[in-house]
Amino acid sequence: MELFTPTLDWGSELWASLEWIATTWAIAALCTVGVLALIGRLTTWGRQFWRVTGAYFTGPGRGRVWVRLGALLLSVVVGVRLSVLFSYQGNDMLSALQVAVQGVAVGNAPMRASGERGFWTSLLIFCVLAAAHIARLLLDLSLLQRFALAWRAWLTDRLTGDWLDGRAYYRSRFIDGTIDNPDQRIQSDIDVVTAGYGPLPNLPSNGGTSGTLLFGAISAITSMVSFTSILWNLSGTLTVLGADLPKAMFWIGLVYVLIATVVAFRIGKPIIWLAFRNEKYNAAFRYALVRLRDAAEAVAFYRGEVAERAGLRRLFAPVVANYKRYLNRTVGFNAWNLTISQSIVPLPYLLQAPRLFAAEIRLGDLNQSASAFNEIQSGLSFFRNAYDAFAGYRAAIIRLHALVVADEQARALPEVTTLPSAGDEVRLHGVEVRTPDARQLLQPLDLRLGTGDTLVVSGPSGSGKTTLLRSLAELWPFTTGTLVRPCGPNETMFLSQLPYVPLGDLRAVVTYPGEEGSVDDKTLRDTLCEVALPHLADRLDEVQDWAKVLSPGEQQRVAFARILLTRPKVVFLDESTSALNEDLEFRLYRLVRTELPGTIVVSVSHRSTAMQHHTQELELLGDGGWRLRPLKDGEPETYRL
Ligand SMILES: Nc1ncnc2c1ncn2[C@@H]1O[C@H](COP(=O)(O)OP(=O)(O)OP(=O)(O)O)[C@@H](O)[C@H]1O
Repeated sequence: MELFTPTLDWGSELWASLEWIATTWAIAALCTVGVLALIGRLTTWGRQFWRVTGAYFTGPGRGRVWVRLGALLLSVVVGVRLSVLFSYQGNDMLSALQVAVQGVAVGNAPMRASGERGFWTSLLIFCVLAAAHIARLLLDLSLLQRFALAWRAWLTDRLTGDWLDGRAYYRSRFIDGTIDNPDQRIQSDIDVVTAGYGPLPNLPSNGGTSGTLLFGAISAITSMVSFTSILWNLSGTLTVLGADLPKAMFWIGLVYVLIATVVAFRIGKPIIWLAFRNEKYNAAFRYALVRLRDAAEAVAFYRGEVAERAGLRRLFAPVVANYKRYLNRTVGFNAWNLTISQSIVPLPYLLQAPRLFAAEIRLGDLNQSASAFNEIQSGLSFFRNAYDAFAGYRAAIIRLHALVVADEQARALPEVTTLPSAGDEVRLHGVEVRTPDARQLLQPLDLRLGTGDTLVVSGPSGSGKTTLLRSLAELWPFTTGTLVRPCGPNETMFLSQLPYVPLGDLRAVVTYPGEEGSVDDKTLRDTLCEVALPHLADRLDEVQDWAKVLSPGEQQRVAFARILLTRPKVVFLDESTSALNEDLEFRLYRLVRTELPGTIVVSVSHRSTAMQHHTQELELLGDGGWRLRPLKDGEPETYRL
């Protein structure tokens, strides 16, 4: 009869564990960096990932990023060590109980006492381990979430900046292979990529490192390696049909799980594109809802509900169809994974029980075999279980990368060459404009406007007036020529027909594109009164959806208020008085002339009444032809027909 002896020397285990943690951390760090570098070079998605967010790990502030990553890796390694220690503690507890019960059964007092002592000691060890386990989990959660949040904030800033840079958000509509829903990519895909949880949005409740793809994989591998040696030591020889299979439990388990993983990968492969389409169709449906909300008034006037409903149904149908296929795949995938995980549960007992009955091992060994077996199998199955999370993750990287590429292509599109003018003048040299299908809208045009000059651009609908303004504003890529103009901040303003109304209070609306607070309230109030909006002067603090509250005519008056506040040297106006009556139009043009006498004004207008405010007319005649003439008698005309 043997007395109870613990599996580990618990008295010196702290130092042994610290040493193990330090060594394992160093090895894991080296291997992880190596593997990630290979993925970044050899796989498409790795290269895409690096292009989207590589700068976070190499740019300014990288020291902090790597320290945080190192801390997260440390947490993973400590987690694995704790579960190894738990498995030894569990072994001790059960074996101590076994010895104590055997001591009672055979009336052996020293044996009973050693078992009893072993049992209480193992419970005490459990308390220490449990406290360390809880502390680690909490720290892990907090560290990981803070890391993900900081990364998300950085990447959101980078991608919104990239999207706005060079007017890519506008010009990307002209590239080959346009992309859908950049808003969804920035708002949701960045969350997926930075949190590393797969397709779902990240929440603090998602947990710590163990659920993420990277650290989950590191944890799975480290724990498999650690428990493999335990299982190896506990495995015995199995005799099948007269042949001996040494370390049977280890080998059988390994082969079983490898086969299970290969099959799961085959079943799960389509989940990658099903997840991709799921996001895409949902985003398209959501966008249609947002458009309906934005155009609610126009739709309501038209009584367009039936058409809208049909349109929404048409967009929702692919969501349902794709989801059904996604669901069927997921059920098949889960069916396989669940069957595999359940059918393997009895295996370690089946293999080890005969050895227990033959007194080759103790009850605790049997139990530790099962738990080590379970750890290895769940480590290996991490990769197959995380397959759809990985699919969603990869889909998010693909979408973010497509956004970055689209932004770049949009910036590379041609545009009119813009040069700063020496004096306050505007000159056009050979400016030519075409439609995307190469139809000429404007044959090469040369033009000069000096301080205080005014030009009205007229012509039939569709002749290219707005497109000419788009070209001069460097928005339209199907154009050539040179524009010389004042290029300082806000020295040249372009105003579209309906001015943009930002979210926020009226102060922000009137001050736009200047920063809110850059103009004092008294000036704002006076300007509102000047542009015939005295009823708004006392509502500067009001936060409303002003685009819906202000009438088109009021919005156009706000646009004139912005001109008076910004005081540009040149202003291009596209039908900026189309919603105003002639009296108001007269008053506003007069105001601009008296307050900003030196400003060059170029207006696109259909109205004959607009002529009186301008000194020259550029008439677009269709098919690229144009006529430039002074509006004062006696001056020569220029033609290009
Ligand atoms: N994004 C686009 N893709 C293809 N064709 C376009 C695009 N934008 C404008 N066009 C075409 O270019 C031509 C000129 O359009 P533009 O809006 O400049 O005309 P306009 O003279 O301002 O008309 P209106 O007086 O009705 O406002 C039109 O035939 C229009 O269909």
